Amino acid sequence: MRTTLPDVPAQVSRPPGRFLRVTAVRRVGVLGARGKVGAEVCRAVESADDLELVAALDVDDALEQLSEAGADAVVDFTHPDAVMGNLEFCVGRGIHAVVGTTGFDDERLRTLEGWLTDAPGVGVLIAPNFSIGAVLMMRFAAAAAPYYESVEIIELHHPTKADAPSGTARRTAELVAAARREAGSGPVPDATSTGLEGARGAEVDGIHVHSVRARGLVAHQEVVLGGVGETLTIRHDSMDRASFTPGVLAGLRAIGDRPGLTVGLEHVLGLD
Ligand SMILES: NC(=O)C1=CN([C@@H]2O[C@H](COP(=O)(O)OP(=O)(O)OC[C@H]3O[C@@H](n4cnc5c(N)ncnc54)[C@H](OP(=O)(O)O)[C@@H]3O)[C@@H](O)[C@H]2O)C=CC1
Ligand SMILES: O=C(O)C1=N[C@H](C(=O)O)C[C@H](O)C1
Repeated sequence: MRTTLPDVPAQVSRPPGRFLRVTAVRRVGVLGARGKVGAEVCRAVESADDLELVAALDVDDALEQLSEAGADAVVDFTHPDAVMGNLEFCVGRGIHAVVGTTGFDDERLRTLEGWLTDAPGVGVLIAPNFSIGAVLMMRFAAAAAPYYESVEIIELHHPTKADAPSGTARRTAELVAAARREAGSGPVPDATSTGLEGARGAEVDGIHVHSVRARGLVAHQEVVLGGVGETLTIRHDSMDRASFTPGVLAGLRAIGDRPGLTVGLEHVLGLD
């Protein structure tokens, strides 16, 4: 399948050497290859004319297979408990990484930046959501945030999801909170003084986030903004995990030219 997202030309061949810059990613390894998203990514890489799937690894497979297969880059859709070990291995061996796995906080990002400092030329892209609609939803929410007194986030996912709230909801809350701070907005109004624990959801940067888990759902999010006499709801739905693959392929095509750490697909799509 060809992506409609911007392609980065693949034109420079790989020089020898551990940390010499690879400007064109061709040989791709997938971690979490038997998972729901990983399997979809394997299919997308195999269908792309300019990419080659050289390793499809899952839990208990040796990461050394990535080096043996000569992977230029990996795609990681595994588990928050596994992703840091995977990245330490890849960065240490000069393998770029495009990461969808969630669970990144400031401490993890700082650790990763430390590893990347010792591996100049290696690029890691972490995106809480690889679907174009979700990236736009986050951007629209941040743009709307200064105009509304209230804002809350409701994320809805399949019941096999390990983390709550979702990485996308966390990131949206951070972006919305930053936009409100910049605009000089005060805290969101909330008179709740009594209630059951959890009834008002989790708080991320002062923004309430509610997590729904139900069979039949894939990945969905609403940002509800409220002002005097009106509300604005921005909603995104991923009905199929194929929605993530064009963004992953765009990340693979860009990562060779983005040494260091990039957080967010918007930077690859030129939406920053
Ligand atoms: N950024 C984005 O756009 C998106 C991000 N995600 C995130 O991606 C991650 C995976 O999601 P999803 O595909 O739904 O989850 P799945 O559980 O379906 O897939 C994860 C796969 O990774 C395997 N795995 C676990 N540990 C390792 C390891 N150390 N090395 C290799 N493989 C491993 C699992 O094996 P086993 O089942 O045996 O443990 C499983 O096959 C989650 O963090 C999710 O939030 C999901 C969708 C989109
Ligand atoms: O686990 C999932 O399914 C998803 N995880 C990501 C997240 O936590 O935001 C992206 C998307 O919501 C699907």
